[in-house]
Amino acid sequence: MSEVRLSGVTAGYGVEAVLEDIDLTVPEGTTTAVLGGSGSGKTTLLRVVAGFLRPRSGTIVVGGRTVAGPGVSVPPERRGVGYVRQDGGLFPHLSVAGNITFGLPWPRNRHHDRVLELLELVGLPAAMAERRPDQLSGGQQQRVALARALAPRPALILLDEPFSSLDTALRTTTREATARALRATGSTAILVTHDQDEALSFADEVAILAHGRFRQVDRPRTVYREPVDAEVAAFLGDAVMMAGSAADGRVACLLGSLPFQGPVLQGDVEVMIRPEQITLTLPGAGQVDAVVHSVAYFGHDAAVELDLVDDASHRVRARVLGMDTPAPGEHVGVSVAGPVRAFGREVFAATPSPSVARRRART
Ligand SMILES: Nc1ncnc2c1ncn2[C@@H]1O[C@H](COP(=O)(O)OP(=O)(O)OP(=O)(O)O)[C@@H](O)[C@H]1O
Repeated sequence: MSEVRLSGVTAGYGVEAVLEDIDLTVPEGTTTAVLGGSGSGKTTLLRVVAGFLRPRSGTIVVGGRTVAGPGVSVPPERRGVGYVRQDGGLFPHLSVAGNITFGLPWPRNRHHDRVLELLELVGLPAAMAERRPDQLSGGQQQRVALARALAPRPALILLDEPFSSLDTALRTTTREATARALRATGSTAILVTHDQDEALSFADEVAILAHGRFRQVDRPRTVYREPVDAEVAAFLGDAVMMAGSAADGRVACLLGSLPFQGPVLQGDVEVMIRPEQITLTLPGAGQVDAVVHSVAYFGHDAAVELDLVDDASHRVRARVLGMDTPAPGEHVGVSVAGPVRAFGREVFAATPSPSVARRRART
């Protein structure tokens, strides 16, 4: 049983609390991605769980054992927690095999079979066992770091932005290899990242950390499609926001009368639409008409900025397939696919605008 449970954890440095009274449960054999802007406390969270920083209050239970709590502070090396750092942190003077077995007690550290098993698990050939870290690519180094963390069969693996220093192609393959290795070993893991695609594609659950608290913890699909507020929505990708009026499960806004998800709301609301929900048709065939202002082409898809004909002060962004891009100046019809998300005005007023939230998320 290697569930991880944090209850009422407050932690920080000096007088400042970085994490305030947070709760988080990572079910056994699953991965939770903690997503948050720079300085939001992601690494602090991992340090507290690993035992490098003592929480001021609260309890941390790993695999049924309290490792931090009132009167309890199990040292890092006895927590059964593996840690993979952003830069891998391999020992440069040791071979791959030496790195992998470094933390294993004698005589287990002599077992070459275990090294080969771990190399296979992370998708590296056995021939790499005798190489030194400087003879490996960045992605290979990260795989060795993962193998080293998995070697003692820890109750929990902590992954601190382990893919962020890799280029795009390598990041994808290393991420996939890591996900496979975690699944194959039934590991429980916490991944810290500021990359929304990584969080959504890698983890079983995504926990959004902002202002010292978890704003939402849920399955990737749910946090993306049903964010609790505009700030969380902006963390997870582009969001088109506009005012609307809700009645009987539909919301009237500049893009027509649309079904919405969320709490039962009546009256003034803020509407959130994902750009890929906005589809383009022939003029007159959609809910409203628009003129294409500009197109950013990405190959697989394109971002199209649209000025609405009925309200030129409103520019909205659509994401369309790359093979279907209109030209700037073209007249198009605009429709919205699927239910949109509506937030009560008081929720919206309490959170920054999406552009401010996005800026904060990037800084
Ligand atoms: N050793 C330290 N002493 C004092 N303050 C610290 C220390 N480490 C981190 N902080 C502060 O705690 C806050 C949270 O830092 P943390 O490293 O946990 O954020 P993060 O979300 O991991 O950021 P990033 O994505 O930039 O790595 C920041 O304001 C940071 O300046």
